[in-house]
Amino acid sequence: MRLGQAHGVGHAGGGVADAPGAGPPPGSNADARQHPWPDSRKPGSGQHSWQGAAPSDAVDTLLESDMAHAFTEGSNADMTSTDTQKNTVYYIAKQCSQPCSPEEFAILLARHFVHTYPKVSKAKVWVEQAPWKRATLGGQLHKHGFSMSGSEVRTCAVSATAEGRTTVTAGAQGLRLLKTTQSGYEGFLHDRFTLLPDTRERIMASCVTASWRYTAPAAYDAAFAAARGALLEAFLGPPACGVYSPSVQHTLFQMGRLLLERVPQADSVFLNMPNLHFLPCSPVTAKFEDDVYVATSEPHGSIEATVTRGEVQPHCKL
Ligand SMILES: O=c1[nH]c(=O)c2[nH]c(=O)[nH]c2[nH]1
Repeated sequence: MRLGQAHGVGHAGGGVADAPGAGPPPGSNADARQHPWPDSRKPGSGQHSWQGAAPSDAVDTLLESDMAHAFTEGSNADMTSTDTQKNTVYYIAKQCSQPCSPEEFAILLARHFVHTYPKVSKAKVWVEQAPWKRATLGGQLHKHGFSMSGSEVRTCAVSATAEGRTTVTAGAQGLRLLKTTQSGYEGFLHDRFTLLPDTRERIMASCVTASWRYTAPAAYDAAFAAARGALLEAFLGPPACGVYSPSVQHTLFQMGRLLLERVPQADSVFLNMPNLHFLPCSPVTAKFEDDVYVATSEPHGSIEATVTRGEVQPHCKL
């Protein structure tokens, strides 16, 4: 049952040394997707660099609980209110003496809810980290100044159950990628509804939404960097020569495959890739020579798929 959703902002750092629920969950070895919390991976152990970290995150929480009576009887007994949920986000943030990844923050928060409230059987937490970067002035990193450009958001979704099962997915939204050549689309079915000509030369552009599931705890910041790097590398190809893409579909598969190769703790990668169009443009007195394109907001297709390791079940949104 979906009880409610609270929004909170800002874990200005992260890393909780002694937050309630920070200890290892009971029975945490029973399933490969559970996340035991070995002592060496406790946040606050000083292994995270604060450089480049984000000064504000958006947090959503959702509790599944034994609260049917609230809906059917109008009784709010034992209900963890959304106000409490919101304040708990701030409380956990306040505990953070050291920076930590969004995933670690979300794990602490989700486990806090299921450990604290007996009626709550599952807690889900989503974190969106805006692309704040520490400002550089005169080649020097600013001590406490940040700037933000672009719209790419780092995301994570964590669910924790009262039985001690934790699921972690991470991802990115609004990852804008474009290459000016080495892309084509040909050999597809043509019938009377088809206007698109075959081409071996076009711009390929997308605004990628990606999410991948972890099967084991990871160094989440490093894993995120590796995952993001893999997505870029497979989309763009080597810097000097690129790689030819016969379709968004094929590129998507290469991106998912490389991510699984580079992030051994991930077993399932969901990718949504709108095929953003740039149309060839012939100026009045000159012919088109793969040079001038017009960015359009025309309707476009969106390709999506989940690439998994072996026969594992693809993940879906938590
Ligand atoms: O790479 C592409 N995949 C498609 O499915 C598609 N459909 C379309 O009109 N253009 C493209 N391009």
